[in-house]
Order: sequence, then structure tokens, then C-alpha cells
Amino acid sequence: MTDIYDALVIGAGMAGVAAATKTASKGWRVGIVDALPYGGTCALRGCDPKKILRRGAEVVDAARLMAGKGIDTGGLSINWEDLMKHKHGFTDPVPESMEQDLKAHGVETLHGVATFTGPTQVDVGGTPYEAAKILIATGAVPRPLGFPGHEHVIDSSEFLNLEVLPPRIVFIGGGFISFEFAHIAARAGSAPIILDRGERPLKSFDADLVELLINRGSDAGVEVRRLTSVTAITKSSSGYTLHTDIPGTSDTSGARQTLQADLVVHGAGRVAELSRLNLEAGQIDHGHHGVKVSGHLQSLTNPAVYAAGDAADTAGLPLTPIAVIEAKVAASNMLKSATSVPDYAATPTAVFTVPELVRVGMLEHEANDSGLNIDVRYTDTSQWYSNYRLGETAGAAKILVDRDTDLIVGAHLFGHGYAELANTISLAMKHRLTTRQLKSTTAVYPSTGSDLSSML
Ligand SMILES: Cc1cc2nc3c(=O)[nH]c(=O)nc-3n(C[C@H](O)[C@H](O)[C@H](O)COP(=O)(O)OP(=O)(O)OC[C@H]3O[C@@H](n4cnc5c(N)ncnc54)[C@H](O)[C@@H]3O)c2cc1C
Ligand SMILES: NC(=O)c1ccc[n+]([C@@H]2O[C@H](COP(=O)([O-])OP(=O)(O)OC[C@H]3O[C@@H](n4cnc5c(N)ncnc54)[C@H](O)[C@@H]3O)[C@@H](O)[C@H]2O)c1
Repeated sequence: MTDIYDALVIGAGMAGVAAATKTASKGWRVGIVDALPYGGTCALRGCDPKKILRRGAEVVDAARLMAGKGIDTGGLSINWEDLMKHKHGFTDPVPESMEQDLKAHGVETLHGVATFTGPTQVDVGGTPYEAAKILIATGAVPRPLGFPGHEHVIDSSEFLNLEVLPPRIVFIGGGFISFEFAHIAARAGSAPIILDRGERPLKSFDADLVELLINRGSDAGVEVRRLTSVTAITKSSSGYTLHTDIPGTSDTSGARQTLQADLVVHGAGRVAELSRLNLEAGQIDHGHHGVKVSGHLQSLTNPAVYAAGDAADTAGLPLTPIAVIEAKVAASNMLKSATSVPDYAATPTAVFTVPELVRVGMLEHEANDSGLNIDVRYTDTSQWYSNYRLGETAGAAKILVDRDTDLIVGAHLFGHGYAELANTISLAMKHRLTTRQLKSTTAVYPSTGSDLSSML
């Protein structure tokens, strides 16, 4: 007999769990299904384990900055095996505790691959289910790489489970994943190289601050090669050979180069994971960026279906807080047959390198193109007390202020602890606090927060 739900949620990551809990708390009969152990990307294969490994890198980097300043770094190193155990101490209990929590909220938990068999019908491992509303929250997977030898490339999940970190690691793509992982690997004793096909890695971040990050990373052992596309990977007796193309310019002809690696890691972008859903049977329109939805997250072609998080084609970035916001809005709209839309304003985002690179709001060129009268407040913070104290010699802030309203429209920060500053700036932007109001707020001194006033 077919089980009938008020709502069936496909995917037990941040989006799916948030939506299932919310709809069940309103008395709906809710089922949730995942093909993998519960927890999704962020908790098991992304943000959280990544930042635990990054802690090892932070400690090593912090000690090295203090070498000759009272800290003896002789013998300092990361024990990768122990750091991994520390990570597993967090990740291993997640699936069980998450599933128990869902059950405690009255959600029925299912396991297996979900496949649509009709507009409101879903099959899980041969068992048919029917639901009045279905939320697709299936996340994203690494973008397929088309070149010969792509099967030798490991993905971010595999990197976060490596038992041994080899010396020569090449990252394909100059985005979030490659930079974060390369910064960890360098402090753990490897020699990482990031290859990006474009001229400018981390394109969605401030170009000036990205250059500072690349220079700081270089001092720590992270090499970045631009305009370099991988055309093939072959296995060799001592690891892998990467064949790359470097395009010519008006002055130079193109070049082909090879480089050797013990490990090649995918950091070339992610795409919505819709491959196993059989969306055609559900009459659900979709594209490369995910399930096509209206502003209120309802499928454009099947009114019973909603989508949220990395699997949804929305204006929201593929980030955890966005997945959660979208899931809550989708759940609320399903519950009330409403059409509220997610508020993406002033979403802060950080690349967790050491130190981190942060963005809130518009880039400088976007602010200029928008026709606003922008005051660009750039500060080199490298010599500030807060950096001196750490032995750090890199840091900067670029804050874009609308001269007419005194409101911040964009903020770009590179430095230790600046992700927390971005939270304050995001709050100010969302609630329309002027820089004058922000400067009149008293911060603990000395603290990273007390730097904000001077940055403004
Ligand atoms: C290495 C890495 C680091 C990251 N770091 C950060 C960070 O620091 N900060 C940040 O904000 N974001 C970060 N992100 C992005 C963040 O993890 C995602 O935006 C977020 O996890 C998306 O959540 P979601 O619920 O949409 O999808 P997911 O968490 O991916 O959950 C989707 C679930 O659906 C399941 N599924 C898929 N298809 C099916 C099917 N047909 N049937 C059943 N189940 C299915 C999957 O098994 C998965 O468990 C990172 C991502 C990666 C890869
Ligand atoms: N701290 C965080 O919030 C965080 C961390 C990791 C991942 N994420 C999320 O996961 C998503 C995916 O991360 P990502 O780092 O894989 O992608 P990304 O979109 O950040 O960067 C991909 C990069 O790879 C380059 N590229 C693509 N194909 C290439 C090729 N064949 N050869 C060389 N370069 C190539 C692109 O030009 C781009 O610079 C991010 O967009 C982000 O939303 C977030």
C-alpha cells in the first residue's frame, strides 16, 4: 500500500532537515528521504569538517607567525591522522543524532534513492510514496570534468576523508574549495598548486584583496597558476601527469605544459544534483542550475513541487545559510499556500583560507555600475595593532559606502577573524544602519570588532 504524506522532503541536508522539521511542527505528516547517511554536505562533507581541518592549519600558521617572537616552532607539524580523528569525532555521530532529532519532531525518516514516478508520486527503493507537496532539496555534486583521465580526480568529499596527505597536490579550479583545501594542505606539509583556467581566481571576491590572499598564500606555500586548463590526466609510475594548455596572448604563443602530482583534487565548481530524480516523470522543469522555480520556490511546471538549497535555480548563492533560508520559506509557502520570497540581502560569505577573505554586498565595479555615488574606503590593516599582536603582515578592508545615504553597500575584508566582522556589517546593511551609527557603537577593546570603526 502507498504511504501518503502531506509533505515528502527529498534530501536530508541543511535545506531538507529545516523544511521537514518546520512542516512537521505544524502537524503535517512528513517523510524525509536520503540516499546517504543523514546530514548532507555541510555537516558531513563540507563546511563543518573543512573548518575542523582548517583549525590545524590556523594553529600551525599562528605559531609560525610568532616564530622569534616568543614561540619556538621547532618540531611544529600537523599530525594528519590525529586531525582526521578529531574531524571524525564531530562528523561520525551526525547521521544518527540528526535522524533521532527528526524523529523526535515527528518526521518519518526513509533511506534510499528517491525517483519521481508521477507528479506527486515518488519511489524509494521499490516502495511507492505519494505526497500532496514534495520538496526537492537534493543539493549539488562536483561538475563533470570532460577531459580524458578525469576519473583520476578526487572530489572534495574524498579529500576530507584522506588518510594520508601526499606531498604534491594539484587542485583544478581556483574557487572556494581549492583555496580552502590548499591552505590546509600547505600548513600540513604538502606543496599544493591551484590551476585556474581564468585570469582571475575567486572571481566573486574583490580583485585587490584576492591578490593579497594569493601573495599571503604563496608565502605559506600555495602556488596559483592562472590561465591554465587541464586537458588530460594520465597515470604514471610515480603518480599522475597533468597535461595543461596555456592560451597565447597578442605577444606570446600558447603553450602546453605537464606537471606531476600525487593527488589531483576537483575544485572546478558544483552543479545541482538532479540526476537520479527522473524529473520528467514528475513534470518538473529543470536546467543546469537546478529545478526551475518561481520567486516563492514553487516548481514552474508542477505546483505540488518546491525546491530549496543547492538543487534550486534561484538567485541565492549555493551556501548553507541560503539553503536554510530557502527551505524555511518553501516550507512556510507549502504550509500556507503562500507566495513569500526569500530575503537574500546582505548575505555574507567567506573563503576560509588562513587568513580568511570575506564579502558582503556589492563588488566595487557593481557599485559603480549601479549609478550610486560610492566612497571606496580602503584600509591597509597589515600594520594595525590587531595584526602586529599576531605577527601578521597581511590584511586589508575595502568598504563601499553610498555617499548620499551613508549606508554600506559592499564590504570586502581580508584578515584574521574578519568573518565575524562581516556578520556585523551584514546586520548593519540589512537593518540600514549608517556608518555614523556603526561608528557610534562601542566595541570591546582590544578586539577584532574594535577595528571596524577605523575601517569605516
Ligand atoms: C567542501 C565544501 C565546503 C563548503 N563550505 C561551506 C561553508 O564554509 N559555508 C557555507 O555556507 N557553505 C559551504 N559549502 C556549501 C554548502 O555545503 C551547501 O550550500 C549546502 O550544504 C547545501 O545544502 P542542501 O541542503 O541544499 O544540500 P545537501 O546538504 O547537499 O543535501 C542534499 C542531500 O540530498 C541527498 N540526495 C541527492 N539526490 C537524492 C535522491 N535522488 N534521493 C535521495 N537523496 C538524495 C544527498 O545524499 C544529500 O544528503 C561547502 C560545500 C562544499 C562541497
Ligand atoms: N566557504 C564557503 O562558503 C564554501 C566553501 C566551499 C564551497 N562552497 C560552495 O561550493 C561551490 C563550489 O565550490 P568550487 O570551489 O568547486 O567552485 P567555484 O565555483 O567557487 O570555483 C570554481 C573555479 O574553477 C574554475 N574552473 C572551472 N573549470 C575549470 C577547469 N576545467 N580548469 C581550471 N579551472 C576551472 C572556475 O573558473 C572557477 O574559478 C561554491 O560556489 C560555493 O558556493 C562554499
